[in-house]
Amino acid sequence: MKPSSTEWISDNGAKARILVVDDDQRLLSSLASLLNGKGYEVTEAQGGRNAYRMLESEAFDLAMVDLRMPDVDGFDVMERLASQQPDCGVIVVSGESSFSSVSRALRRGALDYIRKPFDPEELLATVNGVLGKRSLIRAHEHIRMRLEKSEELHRYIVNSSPDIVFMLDGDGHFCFVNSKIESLLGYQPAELFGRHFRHILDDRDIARGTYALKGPNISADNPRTLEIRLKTRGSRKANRHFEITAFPIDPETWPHSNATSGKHGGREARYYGTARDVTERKEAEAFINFQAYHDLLTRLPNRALFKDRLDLAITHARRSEQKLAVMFLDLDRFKVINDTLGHAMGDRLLQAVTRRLERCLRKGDTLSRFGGDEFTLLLPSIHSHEDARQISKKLIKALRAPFQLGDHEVFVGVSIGIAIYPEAGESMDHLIQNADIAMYHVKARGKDGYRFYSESMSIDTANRLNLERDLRLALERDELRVFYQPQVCSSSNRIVGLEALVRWQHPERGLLYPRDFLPLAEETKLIGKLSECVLDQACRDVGQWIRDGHSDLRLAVNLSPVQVEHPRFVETLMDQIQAHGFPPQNLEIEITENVIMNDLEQISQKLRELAALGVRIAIDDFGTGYSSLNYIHRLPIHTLKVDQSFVKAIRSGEDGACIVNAIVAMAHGLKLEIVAEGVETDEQLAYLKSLGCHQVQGFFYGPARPADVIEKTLGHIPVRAVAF
Ligand SMILES: Nc1nc2c(ncn2[C@@H]2O[C@@H]3COP(=O)(O)O[C@H]4[C@@H](O)[C@H](n5cnc6c(=O)[nH]c(N)nc65)O[C@@H]4COP(=O)(O)O[C@H]3[C@H]2O)c(=O)[nH]1
Repeated sequence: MKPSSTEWISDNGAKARILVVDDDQRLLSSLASLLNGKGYEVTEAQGGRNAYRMLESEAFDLAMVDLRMPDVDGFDVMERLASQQPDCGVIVVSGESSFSSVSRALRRGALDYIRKPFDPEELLATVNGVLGKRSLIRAHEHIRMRLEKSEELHRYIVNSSPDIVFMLDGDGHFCFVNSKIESLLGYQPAELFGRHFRHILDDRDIARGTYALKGPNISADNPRTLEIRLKTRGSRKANRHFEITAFPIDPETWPHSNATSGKHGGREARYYGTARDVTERKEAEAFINFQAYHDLLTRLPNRALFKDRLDLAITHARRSEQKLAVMFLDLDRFKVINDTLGHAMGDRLLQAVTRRLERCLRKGDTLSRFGGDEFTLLLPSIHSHEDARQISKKLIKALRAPFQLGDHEVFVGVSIGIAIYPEAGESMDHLIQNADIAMYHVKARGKDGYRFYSESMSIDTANRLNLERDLRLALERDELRVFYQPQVCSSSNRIVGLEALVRWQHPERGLLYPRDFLPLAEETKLIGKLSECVLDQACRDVGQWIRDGHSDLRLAVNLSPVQVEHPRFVETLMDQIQAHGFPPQNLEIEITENVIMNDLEQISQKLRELAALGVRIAIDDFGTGYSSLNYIHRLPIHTLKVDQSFVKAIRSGEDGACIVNAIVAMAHGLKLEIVAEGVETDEQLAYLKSLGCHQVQGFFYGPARPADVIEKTLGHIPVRAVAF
């Protein structure tokens, strides 16, 4: 093994191995003894050929070569040395002193030239000098290699760091960036040198990012750490999230700050930092966050996020004295579809419903899935009730078209309750609760529609419990009354029918109207019992009057959706009227269009059965629901009842009047009877007569009255002359 150069230097060449090549044995011996005497390890080679052999087996630090030798000359030996032992220094010791030989020897790599006969002192000084020089060169080479290795090691460490490592000058231009930036963001380090780091900041984070370096108190002990988005290069659109730690470079701890590499290495590095890719963590956090505040099926905000947004919107509305609307949406018929087609189809339906609803909304509105088939909608900053009304109509219309679920075409409707801030509540919970109450009223009136919350709908919980208890007692104590409102033939002024309208003679609160207790009866399922009571009483009263001679007298009764949807509806109704011996042909049941549309197949079947038994069927509030000609001519319907709102419009000459014209014309065309509701004035009556609508009902002929009062009016003509 070769001795290290440090050994040559420290030991002053003591262990250096010297090869002496000469054809003259005497000279060889004298040179060897001279050098041995100075502690060098000398190998003698007599002639060039011997020297070749020595070079095969040993390594030398220095060779002293004669030029002129008979077998192989000194130039060939030097050539062999250059190829086999390039580190070995060469001194020529020769009697040849021509210029050409000397220059040729030096060109072949000889470090010095000693002429024979040599002066021993001079020779030793030359050997020493050459070996020392060789030793220095080797030491230098060794250090250079170590530095290179160290540089390589550090470059490797910096470039294989999982983080981007960078240096910036005082203005924020890159002085250095490791190659990690290429794999993470697609930039070549070289293209960033000299560019401002703003160049790779996401536009949304430029202000925050540039401020970070300028912020106060940033120091090596107090580095600036911030999360920021960096742009990927070129077409790679998705930006990535990084956690950046940066601190100023202290010139005392690193005085070479201006010695950074690259084209712009002249810039003074003032900041050092790392950027760690935290995109995956951020995405995981975003997903967890999304999950916490969204419904994963529809991807809509969930109840928690909705409440949060509503809270903010209320604060804003309060400050700016604006209104806002909260809507509670409940899908009609969803349960039936879910139960019959399965949950997977139910899920698809909810997603499709969501898409349709979303298409009706503006950017600032919040639609949320509140649970099951319930949705809530926040409309911030509305101007009036009209805005909310328009949106509700749009939503209802949007869901009216059938949904295609695989091979199945299904229909859903939606019942919408609306609470307007501030009149329907000033707090988040009140608004949601009141929108829910309003929605219940829609359900109770046959679903698929909208209603605004009003105070009369609300009964606080304690009152509600009291009312429920009272209502149960009322049924037991027989406090329900049936009032009758005449349906009059306007050409003969004869009462042709009586609509039974329920009242509650409350022991403390006096006479209560259906709006005060019917919704509660629907919710608590007391409606069945209540309806039974009303029908019993009405059959008893009107049955008696029929038997007394008013044989054509028609009894019109309202039926709630809950009753009609009951599987044993037809049997229960028929049992009841038969129990009173009431003639079925004198009974007319009133149901709304929405009740029919809720389950067209089932309900039409029931209505056909009733019609076959002689019972008449009237569509109540006609014109406010589907008004679909499609079902009317397929069902056994006898009467259309024109809704009050259209009759009212006759007076004001609004569009409603045209609707009355259309309904009457349609009823005539389909040979249906028609009863106009809510007739209050001569003008309305005259107009309806002119259209050929002769059966009317309303305050013009009197409100609903107790049985004993009505009884006295029966048979009286003209009815109006009778004082109610
Ligand atoms: N402004 C005005 N109003 C008029 C006029 N003529 C009649 N009305 C009122 O309009 C309502 C007509 O009944 P409806 O549309 O079937 O609407 C009824 C009906 O849907 C329901 N209802 C009443 N009794 C019963 C019942 O026994 N069972 C069921 N299921 N529902 C009932 O409650 C609703 C409200 O009943 P009521 O408060 O009695 O209110 C009645 C009646 O008093 C008029 O000229 N002007």
